[in-house]
Amino acid sequence: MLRLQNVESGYGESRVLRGVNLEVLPGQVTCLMGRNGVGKTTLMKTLMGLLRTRAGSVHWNGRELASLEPAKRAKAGIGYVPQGREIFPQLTVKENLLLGLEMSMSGVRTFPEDVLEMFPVLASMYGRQGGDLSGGQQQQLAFARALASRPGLLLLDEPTEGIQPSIVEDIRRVILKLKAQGTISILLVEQSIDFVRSAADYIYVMDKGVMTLQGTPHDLDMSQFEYHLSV
Ligand SMILES: Nc1ncnc2c1ncn2[C@@H]1O[C@H](COP(=O)(O)OP(=O)(O)OP(=O)(O)O)[C@@H](O)[C@H]1O
Repeated sequence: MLRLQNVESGYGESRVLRGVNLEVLPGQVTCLMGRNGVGKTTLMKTLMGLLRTRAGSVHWNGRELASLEPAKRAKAGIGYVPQGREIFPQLTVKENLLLGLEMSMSGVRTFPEDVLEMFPVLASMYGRQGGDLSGGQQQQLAFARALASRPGLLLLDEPTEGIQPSIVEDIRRVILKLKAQGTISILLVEQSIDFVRSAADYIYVMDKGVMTLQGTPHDLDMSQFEYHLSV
């Protein structure tokens, strides 16, 4: 399980996260929502160690991660799909996927079939350059690459942003499949209330660097969301 307690982080002089508390339970999909600029990506980067944890603790399966560098967090089983995909456009789909295995704890060096089966479009474009794929296909590539390392915790930063509806549906299906398998915990930043309601076990809403609302989809009603997410 992941547990953040009173986490603070930011850029230079500016403090963005102001005492964040959050838990991600094993096998669950936990969604993080909030208006633009409230600190969701900052939280993901802090979790991954790309930004320093200035105060507080980040516990993952009983281990304190707050001072670990990003590569060690990946080895500890944390996978990250950043906003904007960040695949390698000059490398083929296959090469991009194999890079995910570099992070693998298992020592496996052939790409796992079950991950490829979740993204049939990638199997059909195996030899193509990453840069030739559509935005939605690149998103699936980044997702598959992260899954290849067999993470225990997957951080997904707005995987459906700017993606065509059919691929949003594909991504939703993969998340629901992973949830049904129950072997991975997911922290998902997502703006669509419908998407979150269909996928989340637990929801946090953030504002100005702190959590302002939290609960199961069952606990929270639409008017609360609208109040906290409206501009
Ligand atoms: N590299 C940076 N240097 C300085 N300030 C930054 C940097 N990146 C983000 N910020 C600031 O930190 C705050 C939080 O940004 P962050 O990207 O975490 O928000 P977000 O909730 O993910 O927003 P969005 O939904 O637009 O992605 C914002 O005020 C933003 O301007």
